[in-house]
Amino acid sequence: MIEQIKGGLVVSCQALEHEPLHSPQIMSKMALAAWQGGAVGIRANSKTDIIAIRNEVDLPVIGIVKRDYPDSEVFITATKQEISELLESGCDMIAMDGTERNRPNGETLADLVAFARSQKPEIELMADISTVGEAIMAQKLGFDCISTTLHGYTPYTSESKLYDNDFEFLKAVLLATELPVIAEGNVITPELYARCLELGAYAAVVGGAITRPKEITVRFVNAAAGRLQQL
Ligand SMILES: CC(=O)N[C@H](C=O)[C@@H](O)[C@H](O)[C@H](O)COP(=O)(O)O
Repeated sequence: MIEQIKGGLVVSCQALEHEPLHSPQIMSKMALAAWQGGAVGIRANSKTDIIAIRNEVDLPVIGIVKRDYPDSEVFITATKQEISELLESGCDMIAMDGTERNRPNGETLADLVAFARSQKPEIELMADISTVGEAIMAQKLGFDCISTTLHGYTPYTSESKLYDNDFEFLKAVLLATELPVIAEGNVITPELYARCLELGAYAAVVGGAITRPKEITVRFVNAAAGRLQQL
């Protein structure tokens, strides 16, 4: 899969239960629109959505399962249970939280990598990281690629956005690892997307700016109210 997405746009088609578009059918149509528009891959949440999307489009799918646990902040493919669901979904790559935070049930990131590989050796694995140190750790653990998904979303990076200072963080991750680095998180304009690729990102994942119309609406409303800085 990783070669199929090189230099291209991966569209994240996700709507959680509290979001207006929550529905496998709607997500599959979002994926169809993305495919028709030239996307080279889809990122999706949950076995049900992934199955619906795979029935609709002939594109590689990066799968995640978002689930909250009481004993951990980690919510993207947090345990072996979510990995098992993704293996059943038929996705081509599994993305999981690659941060240094403790996981539910005392499982470690190394345990999850070993489990996924033992179940399906050919499955590709993406580490969703938030710091350069986590990118280096992911490389040591044998991940196939790194995504900047969680930069700005861990307590220790919450002051930052991916696009800050002309993608300073992305540049640092690119320097620190030999793995393909996917730019993801707040890539909200075509210009920002093009800049990620220009800087050397292997591919970029765009979600809300394409598939979350509520977020897009808020941006327009804020712009009219002179609050353009609230991206
Ligand atoms: C932090 C987190 O939970 N990120 C999630 C990861 O799958 C998704 O909610 C994002 O939509 C995705 O990363 C794409 O990012 P953006 O929607 O900003 O283009």
